[in-house]
Amino acid sequence: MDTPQPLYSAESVRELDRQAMAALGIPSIQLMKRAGRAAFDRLLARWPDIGRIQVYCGGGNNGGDGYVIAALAAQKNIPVTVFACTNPERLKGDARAAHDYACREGVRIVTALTQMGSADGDTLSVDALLGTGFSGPLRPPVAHAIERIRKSRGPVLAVDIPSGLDADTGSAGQAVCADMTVTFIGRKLGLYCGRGPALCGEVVFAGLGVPEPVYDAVRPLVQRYGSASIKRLPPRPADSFKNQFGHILIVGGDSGFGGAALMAAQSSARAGAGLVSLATRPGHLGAALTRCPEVMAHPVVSGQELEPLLIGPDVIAVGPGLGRSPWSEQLLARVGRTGSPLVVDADALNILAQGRVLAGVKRDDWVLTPHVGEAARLLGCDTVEVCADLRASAAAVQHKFSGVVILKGAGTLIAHDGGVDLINSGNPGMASGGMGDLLTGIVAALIGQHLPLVEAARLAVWLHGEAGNRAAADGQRGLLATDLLPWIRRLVD
Ligand SMILES: NC(=O)C1=CN([C@@H]2O[C@H](COP(=O)(O)OP(=O)(O)OC[C@H]3O[C@@H](n4cnc5c(N)ncnc54)[C@H](O)[C@@H]3O)[C@@H](O)[C@H]2O)[C@H](O)CC1
Ligand SMILES: [K+]
Repeated sequence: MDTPQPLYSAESVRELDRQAMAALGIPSIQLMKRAGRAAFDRLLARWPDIGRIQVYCGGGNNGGDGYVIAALAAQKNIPVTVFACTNPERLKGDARAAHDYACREGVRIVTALTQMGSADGDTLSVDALLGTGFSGPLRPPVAHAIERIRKSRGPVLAVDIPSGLDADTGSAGQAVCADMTVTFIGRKLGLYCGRGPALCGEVVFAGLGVPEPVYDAVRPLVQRYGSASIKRLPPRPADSFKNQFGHILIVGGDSGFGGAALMAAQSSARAGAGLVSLATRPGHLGAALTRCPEVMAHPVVSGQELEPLLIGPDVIAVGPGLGRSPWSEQLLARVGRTGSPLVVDADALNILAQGRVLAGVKRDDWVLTPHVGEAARLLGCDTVEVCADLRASAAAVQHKFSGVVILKGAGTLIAHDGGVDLINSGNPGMASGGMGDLLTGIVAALIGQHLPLVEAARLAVWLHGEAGNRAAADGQRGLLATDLLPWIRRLVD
């Protein structure tokens, strides 16, 4: 993925479908047959010895893809049964044509789930219930079919998108959980954010031969970045000296949370910062010096004591373990008055959300790094609303506070003046305390090494997730934030 991948809304993909058919000069049934063929070929490649296939077909063109898959399986003499959610007599257009094609190939089609037989380990379930036409609460019998697929003991292939997953937002209630999703023509944003990564399994893209110029005509929602498309730091010249690589100040670590600020400082150092200072509660100094003598730790009891420390640094990261005490608010208020680029995280975001400190401030030179809960507080809504449309929520925070916003999650969104980017990185083992502190330190260090804020955010998110993946090579559970530090150093070059 050496260039960013465009991610689309369902409506945009339908527009791509329309433009593709015009460009290719083919009828839609041909595009549907290409889709069915693409999915079937990936099915055979992944499960070459599958014993039986059960296809669950909805009443639209997603179901039509399913009928094509069933016909192709029958041609290969693979035992296949189709559950038709909609009475085939009521099918229209391409879906009806695909159904008739399956009938001609001798496919057994039933209209009651009880006729499907058991779904044991060597039975592949194909989810062709709902695609980009899904909307509103799930209605029976589709809901019942989804439940049955979820209970099957064999592998699951989702056609275009797992049924029940919202293509535009990645939100989902009850939904199919697939081992593989074969998606057509345009990658949908919902596959890569919110519940998408957990529900899709391996996402395989099939372009169906759509000519490249077709994609120029439709605007994507988001650009998805991978390691090859993210700008890296330049090599260091032989005559380098530390001041060239940024002096980072980490402000945080209220009583009981000293480790958070120290981990942010350590990750800044490991991400290549030239100098790292730490302003924290006096009680944390001994541990900081013992743990990381390279970090210049300073005791601060009040905003006044912090003031002189704000002069030298090139970048200030405020928030790790900051807490929400008067001490915390004093420090944030002082940091907010400096002219240095800022990284604002954790409780600094929560204080910002309360509106007493830095009320109404918008800055182009800060990076906010909320998780879903902090984003909800910043927007004055609840997390359900944020998760209902993560992209829109990230953009809303950026619109309210300006700068760059990193909305952390399984698919992390980066909102900036130029739009919204998405990076899939990391693993469930990273759902543990301190991981966010590391990211804050990395972002600060990369800004300190002269990357523009958006590029620093992209590289930091990727680096953080990849370090987590490497550190989790021998298991995800029990992964500790500090396990990532050596990997941050190895990967930052
Ligand atoms: N040329 C093309 O457009 C191609 C499309 N492909 C496939 O087609 C689907 C999109 O098909 P569409 O008919 O627009 O919608 P769906 O089949 O996804 O769904 C409509 C179907 O589902 C029912 N439905 C909708 N919401 C619900 C709900 N909440 N509960 C129950 N049932 C619901 C609705 O009543 C209809 O019956 C796309 O995803 C591709 O798979 C080809 O792959 C490429 C060419
Ligand atoms: K589907």
